[in-house]
Amino acid sequence: MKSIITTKNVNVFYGQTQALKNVNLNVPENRITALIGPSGCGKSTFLRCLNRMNDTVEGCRVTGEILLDGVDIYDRNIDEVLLRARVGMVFQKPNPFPKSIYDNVAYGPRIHGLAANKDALDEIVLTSLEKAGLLKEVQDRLHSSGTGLSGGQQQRLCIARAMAVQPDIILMDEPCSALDPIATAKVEELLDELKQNYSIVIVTHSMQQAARVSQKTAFFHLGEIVEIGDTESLFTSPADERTQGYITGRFG
Ligand SMILES: Nc1ncnc2c1ncn2[C@@H]1O[C@H](COP(=O)(O)OP(=O)(O)OP(=O)(O)O)[C@@H](O)[C@H]1O
Repeated sequence: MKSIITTKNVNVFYGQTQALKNVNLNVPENRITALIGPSGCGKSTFLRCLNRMNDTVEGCRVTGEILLDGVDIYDRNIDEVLLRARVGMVFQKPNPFPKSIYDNVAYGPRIHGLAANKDALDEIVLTSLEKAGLLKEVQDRLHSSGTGLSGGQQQRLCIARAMAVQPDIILMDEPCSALDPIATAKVEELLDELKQNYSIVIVTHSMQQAARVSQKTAFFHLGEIVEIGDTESLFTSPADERTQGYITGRFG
């Protein structure tokens, strides 16, 4: 299976404190990779390495190599804005801009000049909302504020916004933790469809969610990857006793 991202010996430091140690992970293309592990083990830190969001965190230093389609994303010739369009991100708390539903989705295509005219922009906005499973619910109020939607709708709006700039990869940091079970189920259904066209990396505290949605799982503990495997075997027959302890709820 082709890897879209390969990380080699990634270390991350916040000042003097090391948050990640020698993380090696291949992210498979058109699959969902789940990152699990106890609070503070470095999952979000690792996710933020993959689109250089850690560059915006003061005192944070990343070493090692992160290759996107074979190209080192920390190379100084890399344009971070383009990188973040290619590697999109959806956060824990839905964070639509205080703008209309339409403008939320049109924002990225506008700044990246992806649409030649208004019709082309309309097409991108409608297709992205459709792919995010939100179009039917919002098509008669595209010009109302995105912040007026329910939490689950807002999160799907954020997914539509990420997709509008045609990313290859979408990073999701606990995208359902602020959602109720019905909205969560909708996002999970959506993830299953999205993996046909996107490679997704998701941080989740819910082992059930990791088991339901992902094909590959990495278990982090104290800044290291303890175990990586296909999701089913990691959950049914973990090789490391720390993984076993975590998935059976003995710690975490
Ligand atoms: N901006 C920061 N400055 C200093 N230390 C940080 C910063 N962000 C994270 N850390 C530290 O790095 C370590 C890893 O944190 P991180 O948020 O990546 O863990 P996590 O596994 O995502 O946790 P959680 O599941 O609770 O979100 C923790 O010890 C945390 O305190």
